Amino acid sequence: MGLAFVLMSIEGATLGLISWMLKPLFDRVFVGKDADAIWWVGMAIFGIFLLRALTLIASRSLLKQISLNISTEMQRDLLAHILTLDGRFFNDNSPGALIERIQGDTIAVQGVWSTLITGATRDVISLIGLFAVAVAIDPSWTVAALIGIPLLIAPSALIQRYIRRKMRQSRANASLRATRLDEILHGIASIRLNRAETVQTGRFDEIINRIRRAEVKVATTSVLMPALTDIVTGIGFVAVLALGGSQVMEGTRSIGDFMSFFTALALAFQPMRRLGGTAGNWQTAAASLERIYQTLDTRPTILSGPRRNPPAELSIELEDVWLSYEGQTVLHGLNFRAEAGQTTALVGPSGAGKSTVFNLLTRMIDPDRGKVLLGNIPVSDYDLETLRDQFSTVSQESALFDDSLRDNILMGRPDAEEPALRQALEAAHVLEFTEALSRGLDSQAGPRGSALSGGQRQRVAIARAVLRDAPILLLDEATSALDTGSERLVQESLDRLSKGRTTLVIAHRLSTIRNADKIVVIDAGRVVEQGSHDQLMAKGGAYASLVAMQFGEST
Ligand SMILES: Nc1ncnc2c1ncn2[C@@H]1O[C@H](COP(=O)(O)OP(=O)(O)OP(=O)(O)O)[C@@H](O)[C@H]1O
Repeated sequence: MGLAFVLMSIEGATLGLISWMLKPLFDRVFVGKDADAIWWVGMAIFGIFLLRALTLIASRSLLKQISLNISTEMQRDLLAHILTLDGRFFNDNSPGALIERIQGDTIAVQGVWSTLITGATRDVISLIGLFAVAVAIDPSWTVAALIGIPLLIAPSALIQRYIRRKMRQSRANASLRATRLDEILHGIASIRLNRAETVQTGRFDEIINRIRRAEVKVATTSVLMPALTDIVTGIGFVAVLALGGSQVMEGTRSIGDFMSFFTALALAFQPMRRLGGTAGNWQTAAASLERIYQTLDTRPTILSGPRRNPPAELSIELEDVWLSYEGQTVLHGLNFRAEAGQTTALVGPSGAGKSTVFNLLTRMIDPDRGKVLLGNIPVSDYDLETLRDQFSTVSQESALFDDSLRDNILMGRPDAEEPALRQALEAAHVLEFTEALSRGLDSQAGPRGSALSGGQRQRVAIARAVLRDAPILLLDEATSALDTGSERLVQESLDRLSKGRTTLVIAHRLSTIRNADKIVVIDAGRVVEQGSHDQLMAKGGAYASLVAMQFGEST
């Protein structure tokens, strides 16, 4: 930046030098008829242009690099920061809006940044140089030239405020546009099957039209500043002509003085005009910068605790845990204990709060009230990485990435050796379908795992969890997408894996959990009963009726 600044200062100063050279050109060559002066004045002017060209090349390439480095770093820092934020942040900020922030806003800043720095710095230096030349020739002419400047102040403030407001609207709508696109493009099949194409394009159209209207207003308003600069410059020209013209005619000032001054004024015209436009550009960048800083200023509330060594016995316990989402209470004083090394099943109707328990354990979210204990120690006491290292999780959404199947599985433990990988593949019965693929385990999973069937995705996710080999196993409907035959095989592997590990299982198909050491029945955020399968069946309560219902279904 320092070097670029020096180079641009030199480039900017050359304009002043050129106008300065017009004085000897007129007074010595044209009026004084000094033939030798043609050469040295000519060579000096050429030298100044050459210097301008060289500094232009060096400073522009340097500044482009700087602005690209800045936007690259901003993008990386934003993503890294967003990855530290809480589950609740992602409730308020959709993936589309965050994509727009990381891409659109940083690129808006970068685009303006380069014009701002390259343009504004050079133009300010040019103006200082030209102003110095003008003052050196005649301070009173300079005052006359600047007579219209106060007219710019009030409109400039109003225009900038207006542009900032419109750009804020436009950027907010750009986020909505990205969100909408994200939803539409991920839901193409649903849109087609429900014949919702027209509705969806209509909703999209409404947003892009709002953006178009805001940006047209910004563009129209942005040119007001250069236009006002034109008027002010015109006033200056007339004032100088009136004052200086008469002095030259009286013979108190030379033609060279006047030409030099007038050239300085003419050369100042373009930089002033551009600087007028820069104010609007700055507001455009500021609207995006505001959003970027708002994100960077959002602090995670789920913070690491000090503890890095978990105890050997990892029991799980929830004590009077309350949790609400946007004022809606989801857990109403949940209480249960899952003994270390045993399998505990959570059952209950949809929306009862079972998956929420997993999110509390792994601290994707913190409770409003109550204690979540791991090995009798509050989860908030653990270092976050240590805590999350204790879990192998298969969740309802098996997030796969557009990498090879191998990389997707190794994500659980990147340093795993081949035998461990093979064991995981066998346990999850992944080889059954990868063997049929031409590139086997090196086949791509497709964006969000779209190249695989639901059941195949689930098996990859199970292999990932098995390979991770963490002390606690969290299985949320882990085998729900598998056919009955595969489910039985994978279930056997999972049963083997859970031996001696603290395991929490969520399953709607009750046959898969009947051997659990303990079954906890949750309904509407409360534990309604708990015990072994036999105990609960004997009790004839909620669990028994759930079983009866499923049994009825299956017969
Ligand atoms: N991110 C969220 N924002 C708002 N509400 C949420 C969010 N996540 C879950 N909920 C609400 O919390 C309640 C419990 O959800 P949870 O996913 O824990 O249910 P579940 O018992 O696992 O259901 P299922 O068996 O259908 O998976 C639901 O009523 C749901 O609407």
